[in-house]
Amino acid sequence: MFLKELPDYAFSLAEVTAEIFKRLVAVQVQQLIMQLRSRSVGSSDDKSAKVANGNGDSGATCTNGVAKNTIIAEPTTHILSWPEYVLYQIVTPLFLITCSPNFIILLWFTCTKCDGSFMKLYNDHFVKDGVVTTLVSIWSSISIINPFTLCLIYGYALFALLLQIMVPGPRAEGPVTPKGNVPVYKDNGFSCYVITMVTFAGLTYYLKQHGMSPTIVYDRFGEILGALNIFSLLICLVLYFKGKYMPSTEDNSTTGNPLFDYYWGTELYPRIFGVDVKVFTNCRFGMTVWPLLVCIFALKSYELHGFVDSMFVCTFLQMFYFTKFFWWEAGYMGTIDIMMDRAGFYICWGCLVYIAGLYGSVSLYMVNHPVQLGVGLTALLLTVGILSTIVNFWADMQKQQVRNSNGNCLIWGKKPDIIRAKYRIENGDVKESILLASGFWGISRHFHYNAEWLLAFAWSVPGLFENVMPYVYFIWLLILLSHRSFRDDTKCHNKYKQYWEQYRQKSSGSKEMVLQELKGSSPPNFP
Ligand SMILES: NC(=O)C1=CN([C@@H]2O[C@H](COP(=O)(O)OP(=O)(O)OC[C@H]3O[C@@H](n4cnc5c(N)ncnc54)[C@H](OP(=O)(O)O)[C@@H]3O)[C@@H](O)[C@H]2O)C=CC1
Ligand SMILES: CC(C)=CCC[C@@H](C)[C@H]1CC[C@H]2C3=CC=C4C[C@@H](O)CC[C@]4(C)[C@H]3CC[C@]12C
Repeated sequence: MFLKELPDYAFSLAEVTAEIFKRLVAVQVQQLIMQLRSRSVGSSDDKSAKVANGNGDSGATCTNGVAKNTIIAEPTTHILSWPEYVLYQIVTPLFLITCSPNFIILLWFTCTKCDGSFMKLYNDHFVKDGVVTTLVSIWSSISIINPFTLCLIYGYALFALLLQIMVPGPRAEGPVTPKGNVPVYKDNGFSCYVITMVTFAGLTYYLKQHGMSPTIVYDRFGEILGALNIFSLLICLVLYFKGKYMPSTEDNSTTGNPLFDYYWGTELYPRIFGVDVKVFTNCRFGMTVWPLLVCIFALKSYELHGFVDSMFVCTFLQMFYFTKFFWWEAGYMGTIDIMMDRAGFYICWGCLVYIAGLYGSVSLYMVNHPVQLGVGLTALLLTVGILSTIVNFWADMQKQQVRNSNGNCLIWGKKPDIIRAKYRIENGDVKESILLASGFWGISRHFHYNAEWLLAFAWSVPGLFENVMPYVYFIWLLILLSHRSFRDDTKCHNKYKQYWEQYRQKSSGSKEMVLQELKGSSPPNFP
């Protein structure tokens, strides 16, 4: 089979999975369309033939001081066929909006009430009472709105908001939007993170002195998740109306389908009283609550069992990862979460609730499953985890460095191999982006995802193999990053056209041959 021929070093698992995924989806969608004889409007590649032929003779109509012969990737629109519309704009949003909040509550319930065993959840609850009755009884057993959850959630949100507004930081610019706006940020993520963790340590000390503990969050985590769910669903509703009637920038629109608009959002960069909503939900709330939970669960484990090295590995690696994230936070502003995902249910509810419930679930599980790994295994996992974080960070930084220096830097001690991709945005302006084709980005398109997976595995495997529960985050990451690889490839192809193909060829090398074997054809049209 084709797998035998893969060069064993030059592969990103994400890329291979995404390629398979893309081809299967493309073939199925095309077959469906043909069967149903639905209208299929304008393939984006056809429209872009002017630039996609790669002869260098297109782009003659370019504007804005760009040389006449320069090839410009033109923006294209893809109109969905109705099966695509039903799948992407009705079924998916409906499924995620209704199932995700229940999934998060079930994760917590399984961890804390079913000894971390999905089999137990299935046999003792689903089989006996049915799925719906189980869900109704879990939701009604938790007191969602009470003074504790209100004070905790609003108290923390206010604290995070004040830090976002008051802590100083250098000015940072995000990538130009399709409407030509350049979002401006205050790069204060690392300072806010350090202040939050130091405040948490001080608060823990104070509470302990007075016979209390922040581990009450663990004891009442079900209520907290329930309340977070309700508040976040309401916040998404407010954001839906804000984007529709009072947008902050021109990067807003509605589709006329309220379900999809609620799910996806109506605005790319909403600001409320000058506060960037996505920086708040993604970074100051979601990505900061996660380390707080990791520390609280580690403390709970210490209160119950004393020092446990499995919890130590899990906590240390996650804290190392958060520190890396906040150090690099300005780079996060150039990712698809910020550039493409609007402030709707997917990203905002996701960051407010899903991160706490799912991303925090590994540590939550470890509280009741202490394991003594021994010095050898502890050292091995710490080494693998730390190296993976370094590789992941290094790859992210290579991309940032080459763009910040306009290509005037060294990548692995050599002049970087770069492609200067010219593309036109919706308002007609021509922009240029640098695509790095050497360093980690020359090995494969998402080499850093391999490091992300290895790291997640290193902090999950201390839970050993008694249950699937400690691997739910890892499994989610396999799915998310494979899909993301596919999404990003589609996005970059549509944005950079032949420049992207040039980069794909450079980064693929001999692997193209293998991918051809998958279907014996050239890549399908991108949606
Ligand atoms: N734990 C988790 O849940 C997740 C973690 N992550 C981590 O977050 C980090 C960011 O990942 P992700 O958001 O997926 O984004 P990427 O780091 O993959 O960046 C994608 C963007 O970078 C630009 N780009 C793509 N190829 C090149 C190139 N060769 N040279 C220069 N720029 C390029 C494009 O943007 P442009 O339009 O500007 O050209 C593209 O959209 C990673 O470390 C990843 O592991 C990511 C997702 C989930
Ligand atoms: C089912 C549902 C609604 C899911 C929501 C998913 C989001 C919570 C995640 C989607 C992408 C995730 C992230 C992207 C990149 C990141 C950089 C990394 O260094 C830290 C983690 C993260 C911010 C991560 C966080 C969760 C998502 C936003």
